[in-house]
Amino acid sequence: MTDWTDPDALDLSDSEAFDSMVDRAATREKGHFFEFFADGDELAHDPGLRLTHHGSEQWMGQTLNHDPAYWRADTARERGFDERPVHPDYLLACVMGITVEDLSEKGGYFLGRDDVTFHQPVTAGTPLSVTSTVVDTRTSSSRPKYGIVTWETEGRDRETGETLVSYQRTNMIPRREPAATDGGAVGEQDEGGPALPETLVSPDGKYFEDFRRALDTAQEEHAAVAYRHERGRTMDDQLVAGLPLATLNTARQHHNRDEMADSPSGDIVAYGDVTRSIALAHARSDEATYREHRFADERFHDFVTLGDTIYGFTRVLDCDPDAGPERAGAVTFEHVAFNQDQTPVYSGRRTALIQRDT
Ligand SMILES: CC(C)(COP(=O)(O)OP(=O)(O)OC[C@H]1O[C@@H](n2cnc3c(N)ncnc32)[C@H](O)[C@@H]1OP(=O)(O)O)[C@@H](O)C(=O)NCCC(=O)NCCSC(=O)C[C@H](O)C(=O)O
Repeated sequence: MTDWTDPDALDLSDSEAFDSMVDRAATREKGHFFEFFADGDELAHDPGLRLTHHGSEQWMGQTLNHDPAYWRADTARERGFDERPVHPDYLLACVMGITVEDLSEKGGYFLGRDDVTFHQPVTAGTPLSVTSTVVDTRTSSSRPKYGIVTWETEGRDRETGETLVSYQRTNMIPRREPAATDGGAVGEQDEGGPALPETLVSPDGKYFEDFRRALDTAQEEHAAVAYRHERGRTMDDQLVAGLPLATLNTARQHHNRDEMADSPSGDIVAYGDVTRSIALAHARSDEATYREHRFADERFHDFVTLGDTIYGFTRVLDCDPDAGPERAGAVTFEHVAFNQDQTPVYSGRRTALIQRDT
């Protein structure tokens, strides 16, 4: 009888024998199907990521986020930071990245995120501690193979316990067993939506006053303040596979071409946080950002794959002169990332403090 503990018992040159062993072997699974999650469940994520300047700079460089306050100590101090912080997009991607193994590694789509709040600037060397609570689970009525789960996630400094960033995110998660659905019947359709504005106004500059003047002009002319950004960034391996892995994001969609070959995209797709950060970088390059504050109603409309190019479009929704420190005012934007075919892939509302022209 063969001793199967003998290292030489399996002849790897016999490909038929090896095929048969692999086909019959049970798979040690990673991640969780939809059925695992129940409302109110709490999960602690523990991969042990520590934020670094190297990680932040790699993220910023690749996504075109070139704000000097996150690169240089003198500019950081001029902008009111005690110490040079890590970039908020990197922080957010890291906090979400280390939740993926427990929440979304099984695959499925990252649909959106809401109530993203940056509680304080965060410096390199901060070790993260991240927890999530399941706040909603429901069957997808249009896709029987998936359920829809919403989690509330909080990223803290592991040493001090202080909250750094918090948000709610929603994903489609594969079901172990497909469900009976109502077929995704939809209610009354909105006929056409509001008429588009005849005039689109663009701010003359990058300061708070420029956005405010543009909004005042637009209101007088029944126009909208909306403009596109010139830069584009084509998705390469570094962006699609490299950046998510650097944040310990284990979602197969970003790095396993074999698994993704049979998916609707036919290939690996970009991490939503990378796509978003590129569009935000395009927008930030046309403004004098002071601080990031919060994001709401973020949605991922379509997938982005290798070779796609990400552009940005911005609409200005509101200006609040009283919301910031003396040298900045709050501007609320709607940012849209779109690809080379002008298909929107991401949209979100962002409130940021923008420097005054003084
Ligand atoms: C995901 C899509 C293929 C869906 O397309 P479509 O079916 O046309 O869209 P619907 O609008 O009908 O949505 C389907 C159901 O999902 C619900 N939904 C949609 N958005 C939200 C939201 N923000 N919050 C809650 N629920 C939402 C709808 O109500 C529908 O429900 P039901 O009718 O009951 O079925 C398409 O949107 C798509 O391709 N999107 C892009 C996805 C993507 O590429 N995301 C980023 C990359 S993946 C990633 O980053 C993974 C990440 O690492 C991770 O681990 O999360």
